[in-house]
Amino acid sequence: MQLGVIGLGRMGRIVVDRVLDAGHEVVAFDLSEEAVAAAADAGAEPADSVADLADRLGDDKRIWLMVPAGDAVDATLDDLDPHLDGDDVVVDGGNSHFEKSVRRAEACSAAYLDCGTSGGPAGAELGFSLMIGGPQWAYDEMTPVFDAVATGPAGHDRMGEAGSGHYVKMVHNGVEYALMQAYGEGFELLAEGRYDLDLEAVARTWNNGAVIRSWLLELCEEAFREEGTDLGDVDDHIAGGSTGTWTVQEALEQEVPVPLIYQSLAERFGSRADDRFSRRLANRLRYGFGRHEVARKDE
Ligand SMILES: NC(=O)C1=CN([C@@H]2O[C@H](COP(=O)(O)OP(=O)(O)OC[C@H]3O[C@@H](n4cnc5c(N)ncnc54)[C@H](OP(=O)(O)O)[C@@H]3O)[C@@H](O)[C@H]2O)C=CC1
Ligand SMILES: O=C(CO)[C@H](O)[C@H](O)COP(=O)(O)O
Repeated sequence: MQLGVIGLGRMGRIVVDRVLDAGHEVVAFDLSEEAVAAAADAGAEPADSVADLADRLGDDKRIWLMVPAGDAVDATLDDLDPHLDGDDVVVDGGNSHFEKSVRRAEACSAAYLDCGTSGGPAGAELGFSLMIGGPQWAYDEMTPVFDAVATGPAGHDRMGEAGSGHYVKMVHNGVEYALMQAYGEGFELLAEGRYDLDLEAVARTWNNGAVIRSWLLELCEEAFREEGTDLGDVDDHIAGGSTGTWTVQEALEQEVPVPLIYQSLAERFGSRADDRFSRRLANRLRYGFGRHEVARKDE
């Protein structure tokens, strides 16, 4: 099969390499000329624009977008659409909001697959987990590519109609937030608690047979090994948050309680301010109702 890949960053480049390794052909485009040149070195055919990529693909185009979610997806689709027809297939492998994917699927001249991608840059060797929404025929048509990009045939599946792939990935990310929070709280108690523990040794022991073993726990072990058991100079500021916010918004709309996911999202937002107004007010209110001493900033 011949696949066009647009967006050759951390994730798109892995798509290129795994599809080439599986014996398919790749035509590659990115705004970055260096990224295109590097993909060409790896064996892809370089394109110098979205239109050029479309021309090089001929009929029955198969195209994978791996650009940042949001405006870049719409800009790419605007450039692509004049070159597409109903026999073509476009996959959006990024973290797009599922409702945008539904709208894009309706507007796109090609069959549109929304594909949640999990595994991160480590997927270069292992392959990804792919959660796909959209027409069955397009999913079947793209199966050789999904087999190559995923861990194998068991690493991808069609979740359902348009939007369902990105919906499942959104919830996946909510679970990811809550799991990180749970590991974080457990290790914080161990770090602050009554025994002098080597947290890397704890994580390694848990990773070997414990009920709570997981890839995230392996990454905890790696973090303690590389940064030190006190995490060295790693800051307590957590970036990101959009997919977790969407998960909580959807849970509110569906009236499904997700307190753990919400709490981990709130913890993330809270990490961005070191001078919390709510804590300062609580400090002052204790004086108001109990004449408790107010801690002042210059003390
Ligand atoms: N990193 C991760 O662990 C995961 C990421 N994702 C999702 O995958 C998608 C890609 O992420 P990632 O690879 O990490 O991002 P990167 O920023 O590493 O790569 C994105 C690439 O797309 C290029 N690009 C941006 N706009 C356009 C455009 N209009 N046309 C062509 N190329 C463009 C960028 O070029 P330039 O740098 O020059 O702007 C960059 O090379 C995102 O939606 C992300 O949320 C999903 C799962 C895991
Ligand atoms: O999808 C992912 C992992 O599964 C990406 O790494 C994503 O960026 C994580 O979300 P956030 O940026 O909110 O931490």
